[in-house]
Amino acid sequence: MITPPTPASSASAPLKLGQQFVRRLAATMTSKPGVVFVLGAPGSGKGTQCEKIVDKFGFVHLSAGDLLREERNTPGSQYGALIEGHITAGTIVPVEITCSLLEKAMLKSGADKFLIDGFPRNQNNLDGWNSAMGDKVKLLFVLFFECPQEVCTSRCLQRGAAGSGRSDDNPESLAKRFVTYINATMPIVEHYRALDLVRTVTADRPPDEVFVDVCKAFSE
Ligand SMILES: Nc1ncnc2c1ncn2[C@@H]1O[C@H](COP(=O)(O)OP(=O)(O)OP(=O)(O)O)[C@@H](O)[C@H]1O
Ligand SMILES: Nc1ccn([C@H]2C[C@H](O)[C@@H](COP(=O)(O)O)O2)c(=O)n1
Ligand SMILES: [Mg+2]
Repeated sequence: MITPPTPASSASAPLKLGQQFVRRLAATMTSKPGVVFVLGAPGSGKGTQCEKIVDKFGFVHLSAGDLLREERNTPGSQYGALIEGHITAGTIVPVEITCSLLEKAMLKSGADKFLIDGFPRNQNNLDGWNSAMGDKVKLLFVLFFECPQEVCTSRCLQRGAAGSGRSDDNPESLAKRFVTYINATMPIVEHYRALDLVRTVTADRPPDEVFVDVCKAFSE
């Protein structure tokens, strides 16, 4: 939204005001959507916290996993079988598919700030995103949920037992998802840490306590 400048008070104000307005207008017209990547182990609470962030900070939440599951369930999708194969094997779908789903969802929402949950998950995700989207958005920071594997596994198994319907909430898929997380996703977190873009939140606590620190991360 374009915000008009506040009224001027000095004698030379008309010119300054005009310049100020043009600059602000130009900035608004050229400003890029802001993106926060949300990373953490399976079951660390990314989706749970994203819902709270949406309510409090007005971001649009896009979960890469949810978008892939939706695409898999779309009748006639040419990628359905491929996506399901990766989901049950705990491996990562090629970035062209995921990035295109994310970009479509971003455009459809018309919003200007996004939580991108569960992405980028490996080097292929990172490279593909940077080349397709790097110039179109501004990465604000990476929100990283730290949580022990046993806690995460138990949460996902409970989620499965409670009827999540997710084909990967079972011990075999979870073990594979963790291998991928440690070998492929953690290097991406480290990449962003080296750029000083990571804000880490301890997630092995009740959701509302986690959210207190999430709020701090958003006000840094
Ligand atoms: N802080 C918490 N304490 C206890 N249970 C939690 C907490 N946060 C989330 N949960 C529960 O753990 C399960 C996994 O949470 P959630 O779906 O938010 O994690 P996720 O990181 O998005 O997982 P995934 O990567 O598998 O999508 C859910 O059943 C959720 O209700
Ligand atoms: N960037 C991504 C995100 C997700 N997937 C696939 C593989 C994951 O195990 C699965 C579930 O994701 P989650 O809902 O746990 O975030 O979806 C992927 O291939 N690439
Ligand atoms: Mg999730």
